[in-house]
Amino acid sequence: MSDAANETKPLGWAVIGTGWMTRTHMVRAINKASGSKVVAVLSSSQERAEEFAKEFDIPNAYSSLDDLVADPAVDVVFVSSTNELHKPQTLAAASAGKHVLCEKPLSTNIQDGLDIVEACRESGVVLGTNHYRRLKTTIQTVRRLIAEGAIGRPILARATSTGWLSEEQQTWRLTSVEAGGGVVLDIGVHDADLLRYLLDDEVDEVSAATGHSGLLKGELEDYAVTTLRFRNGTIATSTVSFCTPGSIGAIEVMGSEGTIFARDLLADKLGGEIYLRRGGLDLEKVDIGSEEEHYAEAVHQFNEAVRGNGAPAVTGEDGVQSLAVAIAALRSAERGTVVKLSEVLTESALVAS
Ligand SMILES: NC(=O)C1=CN([C@@H]2O[C@H](COP(=O)(O)OP(=O)(O)OC[C@H]3O[C@@H](n4cnc5c(N)ncnc54)[C@H](OP(=O)(O)O)[C@@H]3O)[C@@H](O)[C@H]2O)C=CC1
Ligand SMILES: O=C1CO[C@H](CO)[C@@H](O)[C@@H]1O
Repeated sequence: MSDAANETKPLGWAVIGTGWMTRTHMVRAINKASGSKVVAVLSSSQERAEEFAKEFDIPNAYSSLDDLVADPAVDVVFVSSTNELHKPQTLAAASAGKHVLCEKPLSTNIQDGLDIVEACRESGVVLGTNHYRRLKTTIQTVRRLIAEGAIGRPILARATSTGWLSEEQQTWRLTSVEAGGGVVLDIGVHDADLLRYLLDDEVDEVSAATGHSGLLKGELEDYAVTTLRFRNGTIATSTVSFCTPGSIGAIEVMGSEGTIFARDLLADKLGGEIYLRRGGLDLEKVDIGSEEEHYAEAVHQFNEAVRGNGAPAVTGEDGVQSLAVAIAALRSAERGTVVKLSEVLTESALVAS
C-alpha cells in the first residue's frame, strides 16, 4: 500500500480517461475534496493526455499504463475508461499498490468483477465503485425516511431513470457489447444500486424486457423495464431509457403505512423534490436542507477509507452485486424467463474454482 495512506499530505490521484466523466465532473471533484489532488492523467493518446494535463493543470501526462502506475506521486487511480478496460487497468493499479475508485459498471461480466475485488483485496488496496447516487443528500434523505419507518414496511418501489442520450455520448454506449454498451449496463446498474441502497436489501430474482427505439445512433437496447423481487418481499421496478427526452426521473416507495415520492433527483446534478404521504394525511413536502456535492463527497469518503477511516461509500462488492442485477436483467430479457440472482453469481464462482 502507498505510504501516503498514513500521512497528512494530499493523496495524489491519477485519472484514466479524458472523456466526459473526467472532464465534466471528476477532476474538479477530486481537487475540491479535502485531502486530494489530481497529479496524473492517462489517455490512449499521449497528445490527448498532454492537452488534458495542460487544460486542467495536471503535472504528469501518460499514454502508458505501466508508467502511470509506477509514478510515485500517484496514490489512487480513478478508472474512467470504457467498461471493458476497467479490469486490466484496476489490476495493474492494484498490483502497483495503488488504491482504485472505479467507474460503474465495475466490469462487463461477473467474473471480471470478482477478479477485481479479489485482486484489490490481495494487494491490500481500497476499492470503490462510483455509484454516485448514494452520496446525494436527497437520496440519503429518502433512505433515512424509509429506515425510520416513515412509510412502514416497503411493499413496492419504482425507479425511473429515463432521458435522452446526448449527441456526444451516442458512441460505444449504443454500439459496443464488448465495452458494456446498452442502457441496462449503463443506467439499469445505477437503479439496481439505488434500490439496494434505499431498501437496504438484496435482490433475489429479476425479470426484464428491453427495446430498441431506432431513434439513436446504434443497435443496442435503449429502453428497458426490469422487475426486481427483493429477499424481504419488496417488488421494485427500474424503468430506464436513452431515447425519451423530457422524462422526469423519479423514485416512489410505497409502504404499509404511507408513500414517498421523489422527482428530479436521479441525474448527476443537484436538486430534486421529495414528498411524503402517510395514511390519509395530506402530501407533505420534505425539507432536504443544504445539499452536499455528491462527486466530491464520494472522493472525500474514498480518501478517508485510504487513511484507514471507514469504507468507501460504495464498495467493490456493491459494484459486483449491482452488476449481477443488470446482467440478470439482460439474461431475462433474452430468454423471456425470470432469472435468479444466485444463478448469475454462482456460475461465476464455479468458473473461478
Ligand atoms: N458515475 C457516473 O456518474 C458516470 C459514470 N460514467 C462511466 O465512466 C466511464 C467513462 O464514461 P465517459 O467518460 O462518459 O465515456 P467517454 O466515451 O466520454 O470516455 C471514455 C474514455 O475511455 C478512454 N480510453 C479508451 N481507451 C483507453 C486506453 N487504452 N487507455 C486509457 N483511456 C482509454 C478514453 O480516453 P482517451 O480517448 O483519451 O484514450 C475516453 O476518455 C464509463 O465506465 C461510464 O460508465 C460515465 C458518466 C457518468
Ligand atoms: O449517471 C450517468 C449519467 O449518464 C451517463 C450516460 O448515460 C451514464 O453513463 C452515467 O452513469
